[in-house]
Amino acid sequence: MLYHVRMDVRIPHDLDPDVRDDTIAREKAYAQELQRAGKWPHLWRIAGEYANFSVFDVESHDELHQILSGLPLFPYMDVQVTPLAKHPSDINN
Ligand SMILES: O=C(O)CC1=CCC(=O)O1
Repeated sequence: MLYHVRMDVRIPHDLDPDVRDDTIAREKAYAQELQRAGKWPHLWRIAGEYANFSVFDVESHDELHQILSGLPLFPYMDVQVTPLAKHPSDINN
């Protein structure tokens, strides 16, 4: 199952810089592990924003929720999820 996810990162300005840097480093490691596992096939920066568009390829809503809620930056994100269905005009489907 494919999901389009928009993540807007809103780290509080008064967060300890060491905590911020450690959280961002852990986020990167977590994201790259999921990319290598094929669960996170697209990760794009939205130009000009501290936000990304991602596509996740997972088995269920529950798996997606488990992955998203495990993001180290999850407490500092607004997350919008859009489930994707096949388009009848897509020649790849
Ligand atoms: O910077 C972001 O958009 C948040 C994020 C998601 C995966 C990652 O490494 O950073």
